[in-house]
Amino acid sequence: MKIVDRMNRSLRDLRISVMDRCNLRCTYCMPKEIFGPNYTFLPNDKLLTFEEIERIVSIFTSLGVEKIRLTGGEPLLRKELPTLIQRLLNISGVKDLSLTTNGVHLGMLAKQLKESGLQRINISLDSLNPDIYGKMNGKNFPVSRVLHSIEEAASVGLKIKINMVVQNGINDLEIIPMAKYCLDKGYTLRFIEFMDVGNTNGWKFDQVYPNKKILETLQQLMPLEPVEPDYRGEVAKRYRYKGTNQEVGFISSVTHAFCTDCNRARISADGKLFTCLFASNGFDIQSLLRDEKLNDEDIKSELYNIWNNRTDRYSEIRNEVSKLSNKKKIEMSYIGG
Ligand SMILES: Nc1nc2c(ncn2[C@@H]2O[C@H](COP(=O)(O)OP(=O)(O)OP(=O)(O)O)[C@@H](O)[C@H]2O)c(=O)[nH]1
Ligand SMILES: C[S@@+](CC[C@H](N)C(=O)[O-])C[C@H]1O[C@@H](n2cnc3c(N)ncnc32)[C@H](O)[C@@H]1O
Ligand code: SF4
Ligand code: SF4
Repeated sequence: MKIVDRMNRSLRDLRISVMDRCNLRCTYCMPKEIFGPNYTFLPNDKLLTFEEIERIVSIFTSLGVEKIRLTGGEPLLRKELPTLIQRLLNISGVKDLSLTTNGVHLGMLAKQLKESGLQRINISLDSLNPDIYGKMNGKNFPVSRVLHSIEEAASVGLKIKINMVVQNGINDLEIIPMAKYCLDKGYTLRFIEFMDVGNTNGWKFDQVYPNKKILETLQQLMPLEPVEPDYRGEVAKRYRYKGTNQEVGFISSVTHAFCTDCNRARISADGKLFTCLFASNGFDIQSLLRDEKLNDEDIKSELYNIWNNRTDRYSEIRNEVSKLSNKKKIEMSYIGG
């Protein structure tokens, strides 16, 4: 069954946050001044159980979802994650399952993840330079540990994409070194524009490094040609280095909004459903799951109505809404990006 929202966008992707905690403190996501020792994270009994996640995925696939992404906080902090992956891959209707991670614990988990059936993984890496990495991602772990993890993941056969958030004046000089590194290793690199997600990262437009500029710079390094999207709603605009199979992608949610094709629903670690990354309120699905009077069909019909009434298009109307609204947005670490 396929469903569409009020703007004729079908529901295709489901992003599930399995944990709101993280072992890094990236300044653009969880600034340490806010996410310090006194910050209250979800208690364990509020986290969706594996059974609940499995049930959600199975209901969502009956509404047309094909692609699942596990995220966080840091998803690799969730105990037994490979078991969850194995269970989700057994659900018919799940055509693609991936994971977005900061890579810190990936070195020790890569083999288990691959054995669970995972084929590909997206790793966030903003710089190869230890000082810049420390400045952007905090000093809890050195960048060398993430680089080692990436090697490990590649060696067990996981297909790798690297996500780099670029901030003007902070890591823009890392664009070329990162492009060369990924080209050399055979990883797909995606550039993400710094976004005004959450309430704590002090976002200003002049800190955004426009992807168009990066594309122009890379074209000088090596000619690129556009790649046709695999499906409507792909977030990254993809290019290929001419004469190779090597791709590079651009996620330009600030300078080139892609809401018109947005087919993603998001579930937080405590089971709230959000229909936009910039939403203020979610729908409490966990309560529905924990209500013994409700069966899967009842929950499916709730989800149907939520998606059917959806009108979100924040990135397209950012300038109007961000000035008018004083509502708090959800935090990126809670919803998972
Ligand atoms: N504004 C906005 N940004 C998004 C959306 N979806 C993804 N992004 C951004 O793109 C980043 C990268 O997404 P990933 O977690 O790698 O997932 P993906 O791009 O769907 O991954 P692939 O399936 O590998 O293409 C996210 O962390 C967000 O910063 C969206 O719907 N809206
Ligand atoms: C919230 S993290 C969760 C998964 C995992 N901890 C990680 O970093 O990959 C998911 C993605 O969101 C991106 N992200 C976080 N804050 C962002 C911001 N303000 N602008 C753009 N991307 C952001 C991160 O770079 C990361 O690729
Ligand atoms: S971007 Fe990922 S790694 Fe960085 S603080 Fe946010 S959740 Fe943690
Ligand atoms: S801003 Fe909201 S509606 Fe637009 S693409 Fe992102 S998640 Fe989708």
